[in-house]
Amino acid sequence: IAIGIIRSRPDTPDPSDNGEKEYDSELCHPLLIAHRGASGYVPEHTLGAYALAASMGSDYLEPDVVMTKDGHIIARHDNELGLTTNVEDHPEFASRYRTQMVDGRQVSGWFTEDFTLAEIKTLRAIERIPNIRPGNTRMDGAFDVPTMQEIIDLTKGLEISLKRPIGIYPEIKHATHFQRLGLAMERPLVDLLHRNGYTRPESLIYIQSFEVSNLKELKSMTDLRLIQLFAGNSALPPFDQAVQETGLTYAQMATPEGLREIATYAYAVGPDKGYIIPRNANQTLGTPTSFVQDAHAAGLKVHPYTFRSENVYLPAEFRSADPSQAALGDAAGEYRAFLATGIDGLFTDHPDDFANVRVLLLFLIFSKENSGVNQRSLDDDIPKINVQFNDLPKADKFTKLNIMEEKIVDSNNEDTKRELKEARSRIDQLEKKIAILEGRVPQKYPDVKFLGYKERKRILVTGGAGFVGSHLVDVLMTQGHEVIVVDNFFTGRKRNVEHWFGHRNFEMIHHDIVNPLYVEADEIYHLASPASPPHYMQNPVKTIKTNTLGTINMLGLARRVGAKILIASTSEVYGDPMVHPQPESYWGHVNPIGPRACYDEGKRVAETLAYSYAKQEKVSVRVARIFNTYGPRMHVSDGRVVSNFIMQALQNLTITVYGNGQQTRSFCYVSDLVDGLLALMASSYTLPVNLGNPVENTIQEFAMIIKNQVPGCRSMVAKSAPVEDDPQRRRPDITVAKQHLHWEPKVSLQDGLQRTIDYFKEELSRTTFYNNQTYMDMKSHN
Ligand SMILES: O=C(O)[C@H]1O[C@H](OP(=O)(O)OP(=O)(O)OC[C@H]2O[C@@H](n3ccc(=O)[nH]c3=O)[C@H](O)[C@@H]2O)[C@H](O)[C@@H](O)[C@@H]1O
Repeated sequence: IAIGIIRSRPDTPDPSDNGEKEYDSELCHPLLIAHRGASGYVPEHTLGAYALAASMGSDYLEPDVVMTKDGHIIARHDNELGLTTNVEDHPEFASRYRTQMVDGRQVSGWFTEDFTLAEIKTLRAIERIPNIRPGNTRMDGAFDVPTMQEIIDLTKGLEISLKRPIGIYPEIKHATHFQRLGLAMERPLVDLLHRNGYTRPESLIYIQSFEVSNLKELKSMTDLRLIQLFAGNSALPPFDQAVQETGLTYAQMATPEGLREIATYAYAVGPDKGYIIPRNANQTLGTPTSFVQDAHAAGLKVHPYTFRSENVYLPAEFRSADPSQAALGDAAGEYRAFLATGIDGLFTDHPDDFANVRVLLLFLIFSKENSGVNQRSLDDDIPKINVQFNDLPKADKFTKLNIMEEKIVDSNNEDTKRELKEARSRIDQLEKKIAILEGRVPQKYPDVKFLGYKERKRILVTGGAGFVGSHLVDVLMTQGHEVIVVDNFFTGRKRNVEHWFGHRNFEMIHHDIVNPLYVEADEIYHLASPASPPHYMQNPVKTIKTNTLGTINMLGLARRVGAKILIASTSEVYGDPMVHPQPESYWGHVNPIGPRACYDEGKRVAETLAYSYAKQEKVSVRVARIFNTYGPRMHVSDGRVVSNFIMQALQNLTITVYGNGQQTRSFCYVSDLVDGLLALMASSYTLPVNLGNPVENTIQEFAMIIKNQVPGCRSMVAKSAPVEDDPQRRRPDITVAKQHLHWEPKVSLQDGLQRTIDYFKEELSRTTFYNNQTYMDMKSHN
């Protein structure tokens, strides 16, 4: 194992350079490449993640790069923005949601190529894997999406403040995809790097790609070093090769002959770890292959990806006893196994863990050199040092280092003392950072009852991150059930359920139910659909698809797994009603081609589907016709009357009554509705049931009630244009619910409104960023 020492970068090129020198000689070896930054601790591909990675001792910072519509290079793991930004919270971008093929895969979401840089700069980065890294979600919204230029500027600044060289390791993502769009990234990236002074092979830059043709093309554009990546599935062809139908696969590229061919254009290879040490069927590490030797024989450096310290990613023998996927395991054990294969560097999400292992090895070498022990016994000692390292709780590892350091410093020369002092100060910084980061990890979940496996159900909630869904999820979780939330985040938000992230009974799936879903469940609450008129009217086709195709998918799932399913229908199936109050037996009065039809008729079809599946396929269905509901977690820009009026009243803005204000509604507090849904699912009553509060007010009265309940409110109440097809009267007849479910609402309008007003007050006091957005949204409704 070659371990190098940190040295300063030579100011002038070495005149004895014969063209075959070792690059990266000013860095510590094997190289520590911070995968997407210190992404184990901070949302990936943010300046925060890169800065932390550098201060943890990384040699290279790794941004994945994609293109914006207007040709700017930005850092994102994919061109899809929904997974790692809050784009779903931006209603102004809702219409850009689409489905397309990317590298041969169907992907739904928002794509960088549809956004200008200025638009992307209005988004905030969020954690990509919140269930594994719940602590990172506390930093959701703290950083924006950085450009490649900003990353270069940050790196150059960090080189000065940390007084050591730091490299950048960009990966060109979806090369062919962007080339086809006329947004090829190769030339602009090279130009950008050259402009910033990175021009020579020894510049601390590697350009990576999973594709082949673009690397060959890059070879003729630049002297910068290139690295060929290998996909985890070696049977696959690189995407450009698939398009060109050359038949070349990663497996062929990994043979000695394939590697020799790669050496004609690349300096290094970046294989998935499995090419070097494949895993056995039981997920333990298997026998190392000859990949590293073959690559070295071809003259290539080897930098495998991706090392992560959480149990879920580690080989089985290095997982900790804690059964949670997110628990940190024995990362040092895995590093040791790979270092022993002779790799030249590696990509990690947890740079501190690898830096610590590397520093320990360095100390060991110093101490062995001092006592004149040979290399062989050094190798024998490496397992020992890992045991020492891993037996200690994280904080104590540094105490251990200090003791070792003092021992060695006594017996070493001035240079070594200085280097050790530098290492010590880096470790001190690291300790402080870890303490801060550990403080961010939520320590406690809400109390959850323990249920035996016979009583415990596995319950799927579609739309579970939405306003009503998330309250239902809270109750099901506290009752002790296993809950799977499925949401496409069109109107739902991760924030509504983040307090459950990482809980062993909780699972979150980002999925659009318009596409089939294969999970196991005992019960399904099917709530997924936008419910606010401005939201469902914004994309009527999508609303109809969600309520028809989405409902078919969920009924099909219920049939396949034998689950009971509750369909969330609506008072809107009665349209603008001719019967008042509305009993379930009333067939309704709906305009099939009006602006509300996508929702009203969508829900009517959903009910028809439910009873068709019940009749033909014997699916056990429940149908709740939900009347106007309100409460905390409604989005500030939801657009429905309760959130609009309260937000207006809290900000002393004009309260906008649509039409003459004589139309009526009956408002039900969300906890009452959730009780009704649970009672309906548990009952044997299979026909539709109205769930709502029968206390009815005109909208004009309602405006005054809210104005009077917000202390010091100086808002005016003003009438504006009526809404097309607005139902004029609505009040549920809840005789059926009372008789069959023994349910009726308990929370008075005054109490419910007070809790909701308190919630919106809190929302308004959140960050400036949020307030601005709210303010603008509210204005656009006025
Ligand atoms: O809250 C709900 O649960 C229901 O909301 C909507 O139905 P709607 O009653 O039209 O909801 P709102 O947009 O909240 O409107 C209620 C009344 O207030 C009026 N309004 C709304 C917003 C506003 O700023 N000013 C205003 O006067 C509307 O014109 C309407 O007459 C949905 O269509 C239903 O599916 C859903 O069940």
